[in-house]
Amino acid sequence: MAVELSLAPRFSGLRLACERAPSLSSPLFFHRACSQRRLFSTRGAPGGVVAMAGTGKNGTKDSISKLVADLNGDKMENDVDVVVAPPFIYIDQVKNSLTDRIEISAQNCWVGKGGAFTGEISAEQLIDMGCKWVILGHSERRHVIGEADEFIGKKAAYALSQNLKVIACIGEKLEEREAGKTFDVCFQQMKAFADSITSWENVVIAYEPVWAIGTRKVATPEQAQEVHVAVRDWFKKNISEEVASSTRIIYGGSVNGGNCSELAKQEDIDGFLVGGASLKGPEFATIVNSVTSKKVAA
Ligand SMILES: O=C(CO)COP(=O)(O)O
Repeated sequence: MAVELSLAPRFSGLRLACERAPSLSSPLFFHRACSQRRLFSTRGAPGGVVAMAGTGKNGTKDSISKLVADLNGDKMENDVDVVVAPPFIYIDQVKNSLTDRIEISAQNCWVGKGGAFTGEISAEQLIDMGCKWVILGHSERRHVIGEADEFIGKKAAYALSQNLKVIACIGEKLEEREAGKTFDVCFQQMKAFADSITSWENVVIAYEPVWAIGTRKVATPEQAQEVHVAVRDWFKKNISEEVASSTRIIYGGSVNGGNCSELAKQEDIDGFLVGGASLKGPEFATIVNSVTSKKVAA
């Protein structure tokens, strides 16, 4: 399952592909040793992270079995963290069949301790099911479901308090980019996370311009790098130099096997959150390994 979690519900499947399926989204981070800064930095765990989310309405037990079988057979370089994010209802199936080399994420969770919140899934329950990660603030949660910045920040803080690692999503809509508000929007979303989060050690930032998600309109490497640098500068000014250099910032939005290498060459792109391409069999592994290849070549 590589999960492409497409974050949202779109498909159900895990892994890569779906037309961005629903949900597995993938972050892929790599730590690229290609630059000295990365080589010597302590950025995150070893390597990049690729996460996929997939799921929702498109997935079935059968399609997920196939994705998991593919993922189990894929050859992925060891220095890349790979995470798949199936829909809640398939987490147990994935956990019981997926190789331990790939970790499991949920696509969302409740904002606080479990209780009488019908239909919600708590961080404690995710831990109980073997999840190590949760994706929070995906654009579909923000703009389709209507979750507010502050609410998402509180979710992140609570998930971290329960020892879940958080893939914290930010990103501007097309009209916001066209109005020259990209940085304002991203910084406001960052501030909302910072207002609740006290330790960034287990946080990965996923920059996903809304206009690039599931549209096949990928941001250019320069557009993505520009925002990643700005977010790192924001960390320097508002949190610390150490958090700025150690936090992995991954890119999401129409990443595929053909564009991942150029994106990965950018200094501040530490991995990817992959939707549709994570459901296309070997393409997900190609995305993971293209990063590593680049690193080795460098
Ligand atoms: O956010 C994403 C998945 O949830 C990205 O999806 P795509 O890679 O299909 O654009």
